[in-house]
Amino acid sequence: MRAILIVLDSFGLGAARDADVFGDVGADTFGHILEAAALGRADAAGRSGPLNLPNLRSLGLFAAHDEYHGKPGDRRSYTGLYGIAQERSKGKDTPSGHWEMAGVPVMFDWGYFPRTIPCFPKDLTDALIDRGNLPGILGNCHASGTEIIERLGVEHMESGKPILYTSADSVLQIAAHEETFGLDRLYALCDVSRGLVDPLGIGRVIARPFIGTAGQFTRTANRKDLAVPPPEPTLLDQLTAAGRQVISIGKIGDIFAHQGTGEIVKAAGNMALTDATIDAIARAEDGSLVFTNLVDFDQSYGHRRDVAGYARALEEFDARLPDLMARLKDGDIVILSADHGCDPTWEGTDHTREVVPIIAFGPGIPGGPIGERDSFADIGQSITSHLGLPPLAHGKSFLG
Ligand SMILES: O=P(O)(O)O[C@H]1O[C@H](CO)[C@@H](O)[C@H]1O
Ligand SMILES: [Mn+2]
Ligand SMILES: [Mn+2]
Repeated sequence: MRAILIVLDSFGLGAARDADVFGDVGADTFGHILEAAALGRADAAGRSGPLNLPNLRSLGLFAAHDEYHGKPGDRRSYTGLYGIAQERSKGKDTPSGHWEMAGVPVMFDWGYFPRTIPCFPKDLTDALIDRGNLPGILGNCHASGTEIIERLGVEHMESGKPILYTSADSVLQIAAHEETFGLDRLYALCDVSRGLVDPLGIGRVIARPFIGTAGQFTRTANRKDLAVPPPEPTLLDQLTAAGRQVISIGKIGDIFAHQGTGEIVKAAGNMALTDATIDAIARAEDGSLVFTNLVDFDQSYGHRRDVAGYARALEEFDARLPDLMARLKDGDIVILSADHGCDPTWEGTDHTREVVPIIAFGPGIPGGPIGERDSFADIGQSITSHLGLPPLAHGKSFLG
């Protein structure tokens, strides 16, 4: 009996009930991709036409979306448990979403940088320039990470000044060229920054290394997130304390500040991360958790507002589900969910406040609706109940 939790990063199923607070009323990551694809507006190399997700459809993904939007489901029965969850945490960021599903909703306010230029306090940038021995900094504004390296990459290479930027999330991001600035130097600078932004309540410092030359800069897989630790023990801490095996795949280790994250497996790209997940299922011990984050949905398609790329990534993931299912043993449960939305048709490049899918399946788990859940914490609570652990402080299990 094992639990496998896979986060399709940013795969929201529609505006949350409190989306007005975020200016996100009407956002719908899945719905807008579906619509665009049906209209032939999500064609790209490797895909065309309506979204083809046969496995996710059978599990109940489309029904979960339909029911939240007041439409009848498309079939009479589904092979998975399916529903949606609202977020209790105040932010629509990655750590909030993941910590909440691991039983710790984030009820405090993160620090954010204002939408001004400069966006960072002078004390902070002065300290960083001094401690990092830098000739200065570039950026100092809200930006999309790919656009800002396009705009400032050459100046960065010539001047040696790193590019600092932020977003609607509680983040300080630092982009620098792996070869001219150096990866280790970028990581060291992020370590210094982590200490400097702690008093400001900033959730993450993110290293954003890139390579290439003018007009051809690309970010590498050496991204590194330095997150503050969760404010209370999570599902992962509980599993670790109980001597259970935890296998964390992709960004999970970083997102939980390596608290209770067990064995860390890194891989670049959704397909390599899915391979790593399937391998982990093959070897995971009884009573363990395999916890995967598929970051491309968010990083490569959601933030980039690339509808066709997002559609293709969903189809690629769907096609791997039979492989994954073939590795399951009696008593296993797989839960597919997301941490927030990032509607690729929405204005700007930030996340969108959305409900997330909860799709659960496994040999011996009967399909059916689990309705609208009022916290992502129901995921963590269902896992404790499934694995026979004491309940977490938050969440209600959706398992009978
Ligand atoms: O535009 P890029 O650099 O991808 O940044 C995005 O990634 C950050 C972390 O997930 C978010 O805060 C968002 O701004
Ligand atoms: Mn995310
Ligand atoms: Mn993101």
